[in-house]
Amino acid sequence: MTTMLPGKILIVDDDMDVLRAARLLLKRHFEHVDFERNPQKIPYLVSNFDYDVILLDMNFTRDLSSGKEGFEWLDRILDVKPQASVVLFTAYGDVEMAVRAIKAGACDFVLKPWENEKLLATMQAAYNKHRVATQKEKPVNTDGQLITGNSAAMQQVMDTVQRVAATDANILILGENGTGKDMLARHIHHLSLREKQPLVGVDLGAISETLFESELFGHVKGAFTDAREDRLGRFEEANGGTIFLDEIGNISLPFQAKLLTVLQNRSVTRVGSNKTIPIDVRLICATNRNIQQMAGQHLFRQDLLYRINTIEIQLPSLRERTEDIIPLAEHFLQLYRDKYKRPVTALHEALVQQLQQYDWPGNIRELQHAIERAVILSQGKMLMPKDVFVKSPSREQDLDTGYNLEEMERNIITQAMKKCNGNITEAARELGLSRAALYRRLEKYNL
Ligand SMILES: Nc1ncnc2c1ncn2[C@@H]1O[C@H](COP(=O)(O)OP(=O)(O)OP(=O)(O)O)[C@@H](O)[C@H]1O
Repeated sequence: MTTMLPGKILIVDDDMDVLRAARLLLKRHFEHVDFERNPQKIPYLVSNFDYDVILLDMNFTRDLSSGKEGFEWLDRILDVKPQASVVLFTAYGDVEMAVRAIKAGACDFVLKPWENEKLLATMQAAYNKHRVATQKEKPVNTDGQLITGNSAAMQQVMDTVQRVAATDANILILGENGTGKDMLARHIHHLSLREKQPLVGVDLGAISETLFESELFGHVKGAFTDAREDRLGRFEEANGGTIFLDEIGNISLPFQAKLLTVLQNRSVTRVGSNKTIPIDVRLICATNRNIQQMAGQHLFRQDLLYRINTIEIQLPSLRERTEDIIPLAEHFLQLYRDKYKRPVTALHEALVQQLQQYDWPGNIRELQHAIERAVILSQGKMLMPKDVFVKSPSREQDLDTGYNLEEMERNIITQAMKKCNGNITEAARELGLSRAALYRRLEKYNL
């Protein structure tokens, strides 16, 4: 029986056959194995994903046999992550090069064509070395790590992100509830040149109309009854950094006009004041609504849409990226196993199938909560289908209520509220919605 290590491996090689073969082997022994053909992506990958071991080719196309490129990339990796465990991979290796590689900071060296046992033993040793070296620094809770997976849809999203993150372009992120819009906005901010400046998130769906202006643009003392002192608005708080306006599709037309004025003038005026304050913010917006359609129906201002969607990123639903379900589930398994100190280390094959067949209407949030609950309830080393509660995998059953989507949504929310005895936090978790999103629906359906 093989032991599965909870490690994260990156293989970088420009030969697709090598990548496939090495991944196939390593996937049987490490929980997460990524691969990349283009070495230019190394700095991005290494700074954003916490790899235990990087298996790096020494010769990319530019220079076929000296290993020079491998040494250059090794230096780049160690610049970004001095603790990284790098194993070098080459078809032209010799003892002298191996010694130089280790002197330059590599962990070890493997010759191509490789012997599976040797490659595996080297990778396991490198993994152990890295874990020991980083144990003290590693936080137990690695929440917040963005898992991209290997689906074409998500790769496309990440390619766009990589191209636009460092520009100041306004970005509109579209996607269903729980697809990771908020998380992606944070990721973009961290990759941007404003990273050291504030990132201010505002859930526009959760702000009442009366507080909208004061919350966003601030107010001065005495502007209204409760304004006992001057207050900075969210735009001013974000000055120099990024403002993330979530649920942008939920604001009324008059507030859309106010927001447009601020974006056009690049300045805000606090409520009760007539002094304009210049602001310099990068704008990221998100919505789960069909905003183009809303603009067509005059529910959303076309001129505001042009302002906010310089770059539009559509996040795929989880059912459109089924190949990412298991990497995400494994990530959450590891996260909650560490957090709750459970012995569980792997997903049972039958559970893998169940997770892949389910529709995930609440997307990643629903998957995350399903795995969290299951890890808490699990008893052995394997997470079993019985540990994971998902609603019926069959779509047909859901259609018994008829084809009216709103009616279906109303029924599901009513059931969840009943099941959770009216507890909003619990019901929102069950439904894979944020609390604010559930509140809006309760209001909409008068529940
Ligand atoms: N790529 C990802 N990797 C790991 N975790 C993720 C990823 N995307 C989302 N999550 C997790 O899923 C949950 C939902 O993500 P997030 O809040 O970003 O979604 P959202 O699309 O903004 O949701 P909503 O529309 O309901 O506000 C969060 O707990 C987040 O940590």
